[in-house]
Amino acid sequence: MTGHDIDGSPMDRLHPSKRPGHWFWGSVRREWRAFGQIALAAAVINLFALGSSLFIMTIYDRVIPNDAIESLVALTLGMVLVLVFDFLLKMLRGHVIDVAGQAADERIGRRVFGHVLRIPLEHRAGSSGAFAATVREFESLRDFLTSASLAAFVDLPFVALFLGVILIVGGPLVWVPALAVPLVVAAGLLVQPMLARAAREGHKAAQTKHGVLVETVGALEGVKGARAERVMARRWRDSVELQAAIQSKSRFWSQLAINLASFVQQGAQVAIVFLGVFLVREGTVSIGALIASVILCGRALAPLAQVATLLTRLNHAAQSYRAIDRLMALTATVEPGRTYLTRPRIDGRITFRGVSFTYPRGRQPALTQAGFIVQPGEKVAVLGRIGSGKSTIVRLAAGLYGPSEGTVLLDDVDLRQLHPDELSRHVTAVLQDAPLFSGTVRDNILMGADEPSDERMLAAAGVAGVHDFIGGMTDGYDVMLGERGEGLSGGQRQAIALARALVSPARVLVMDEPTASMDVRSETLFVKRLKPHLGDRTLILVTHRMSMLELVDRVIVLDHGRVVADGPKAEVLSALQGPVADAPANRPDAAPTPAKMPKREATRGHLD
Ligand SMILES: Nc1ncnc2c1ncn2[C@@H]1O[C@H](COP(=O)(O)OP(=O)(O)OP(=O)(O)O)[C@@H](O)[C@H]1O
Repeated sequence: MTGHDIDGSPMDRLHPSKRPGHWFWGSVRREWRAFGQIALAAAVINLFALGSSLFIMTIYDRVIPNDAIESLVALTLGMVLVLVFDFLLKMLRGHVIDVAGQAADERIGRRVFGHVLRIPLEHRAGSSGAFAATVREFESLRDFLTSASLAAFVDLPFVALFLGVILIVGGPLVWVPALAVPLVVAAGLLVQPMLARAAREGHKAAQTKHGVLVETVGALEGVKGARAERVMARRWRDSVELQAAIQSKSRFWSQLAINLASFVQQGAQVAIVFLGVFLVREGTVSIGALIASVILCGRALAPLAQVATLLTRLNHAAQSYRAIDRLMALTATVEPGRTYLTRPRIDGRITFRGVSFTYPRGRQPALTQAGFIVQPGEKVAVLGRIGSGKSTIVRLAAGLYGPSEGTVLLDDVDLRQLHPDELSRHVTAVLQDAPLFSGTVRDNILMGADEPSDERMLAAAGVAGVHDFIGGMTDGYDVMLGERGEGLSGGQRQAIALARALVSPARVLVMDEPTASMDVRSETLFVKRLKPHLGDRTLILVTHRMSMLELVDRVIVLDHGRVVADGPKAEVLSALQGPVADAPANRPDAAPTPAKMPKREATRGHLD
């Protein structure tokens, strides 16, 4: 089956995806023609620069002494031609750099973003803001690749050419730039360790700052509600101050190198004039040769003076490169070159076999040796106190995380052997706080649908109760929502998230407290409508609501990540009746949860 990968490129889901090459060097290599053209242009521009200094030398040495006006006109015309070519070439070079930059930008950006979407959740470390800041680093890499200062690298080999020409026309004058070159290079290199450290620290500080910004802006209402403005403002101020201090340190060292280079460059020109006067008096060099040498000395040292700036930017770019490379090195959920199993049809059996799971930053296991089989078409509720591991069951059954120990199977296939796209066609999950996205209600409902149609949307919206509040609106399903579904109530948002899941014809439906934000009436209606819609699909339902148990025939109870009861609904519920007091506070409709359940009450379909 052929589809489109998440980065938009066509791919074959079921056959090994081809290895796309290195995310950065692969893209740079693809632009080798452009980089070759840029280098060629730089070479010719340097040769033109040589021409202008030789022109001046000829004027002083040949034209003025001989009053050769015709030669002057001819030489000037030639020079004008050179200048026009120089101008055109520089414009062309700028254009090529721009086009190559855009292409690399587009390719690298797409690769990085596509990879971010494929990173297993357990590998995502740090705050969302810091993570986003790392992803954005590719922009500074692009800026470096396409910066004019990169052209200064190409100019470096021409330093030798300019020195050679000074040697030919100015003889001993070449000593001045020959001594100045190592001085300028040394100034640039000496500050590098300090600049590298500043780049490292600056990168970390920028991540922290971005983290605070994203966390605050993402939950502005919550920040205000919790009166956390002062705390967030202090965190922001601290991170801004830290970054500013690091930037100022970095600026100091790079300015030092730049000013030193400029000092040596100007000193060299003064020295060459000073020395030149004696050589002219001796008759060793002509005035024209002296002037040409002064110009060439400036030209030879100019790219070197840029080395300090260039190395500073190189440090930042290297830092960005390393950060993204670390990100790209994280194993993606879809591994290139791997063959996935294909199951066009499934029965819908979910098996947890000795599953233990600890979150990457979890202090203790969220699940310990959890085992059960949910048969095709079976409807099962998962109950338990808060933090007992119910949502973790949902996340593992949907393949969002892989178990630390044991296996989760769909029919008889380990979920990890199925391509994530294939898995999501068979298993649909409604997560707790399932988010909506900016766009229309229609976009949100049909977001993941393989074959989107109004008919399917309306059917799902009817069951989820979306139609009850959207059907009467003028814009209806085209009403625009803000980020995270802004513009709707919590219950309405939840209904849309439910409709999104119900659009899918997946055989297995896993739901995590799907009615938590609904009122009793909406919930009752939902249960009534969902029951016939489910048909022979498998259902795993996490709930705290008693009325939702209407949908299921079997109940699994979790406590501290362990399955402590598993059996027919009536049996398990009656066993739980004693400790109802432990159910979430003040909820008359709350489903019972265990206070103490020392042993498994029933063992239907359980695996240990
Ligand atoms: N992203 C996470 N990182 C680290 N630990 C987590 C994470 N999510 C959950 N946990 C921990 O895993 C355990 C099980 O959490 P889980 O969300 O599965 O509980 P739950 O039974 O669904 O709770 P609730 O009824 O409150 O939704 C808890 O101890 C929780 O602290």
